[in-house]
Amino acid sequence: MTATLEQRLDAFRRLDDAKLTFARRDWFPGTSGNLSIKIQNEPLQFAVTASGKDKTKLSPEDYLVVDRDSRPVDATSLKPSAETLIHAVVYQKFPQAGACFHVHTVWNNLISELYFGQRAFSIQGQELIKGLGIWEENARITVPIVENFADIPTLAAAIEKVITPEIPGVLIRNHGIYAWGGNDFEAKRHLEAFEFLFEYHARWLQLRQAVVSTTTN
Ligand SMILES: CSCCC(=O)C(=O)COP(=O)(O)O
Ligand SMILES: [Zn+2]
Repeated sequence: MTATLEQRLDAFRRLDDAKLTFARRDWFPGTSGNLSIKIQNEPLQFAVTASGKDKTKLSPEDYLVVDRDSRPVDATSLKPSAETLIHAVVYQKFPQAGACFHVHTVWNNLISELYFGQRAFSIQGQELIKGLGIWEENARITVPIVENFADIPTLAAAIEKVITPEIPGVLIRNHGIYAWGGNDFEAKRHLEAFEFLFEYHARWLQLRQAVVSTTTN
């Protein structure tokens, strides 16, 4: 069975909302980033941003529907995001995932580089961890970080290996983050929580260094 027109239009409308919200935060510099919303599991079909578009704008040619192999379901001149395979990996590994969002920000790039040596970024005791759906006392989270392989099948395979149901996101070194959730509302909440935690941590390191410098000089 293939997605109905109504399902497609609903997914496209939701993608418009997410895209404009993230664009207002400058989360799509230089046409970077890609977004998807799942339409159905069996067979897998999801709406995804077309490749290379200016994601701060809306146009009638922003999205297309693809299958599990990242192939367009309909005849179209649009090219799916170059990173569509990563969305497909997320949906295939986690059939409960309903949306997957990817953005490049300075904060997620800094954290991905700073902690690449450990292949993970950990943080504990931050209220925004609850934004990831983790409510335990003094929770600690660990976000995996993978190398930024230029070959997308290699990158997707590396991501497939490290992602877990506990943490709805993965960092790619000096590239960006993929975050997902049961639907677009949840994926957005997760992405925002991750970005807050990355920015908080990077700023905290800077501030601590500044305080140490002034008290030792
Ligand atoms: C100009 S950013 C390089 C490609 C990238 O990382 C990205 O997120 C956007 O690629 P797409 O094909 O989805 O436009
Ligand atoms: Zn990217």
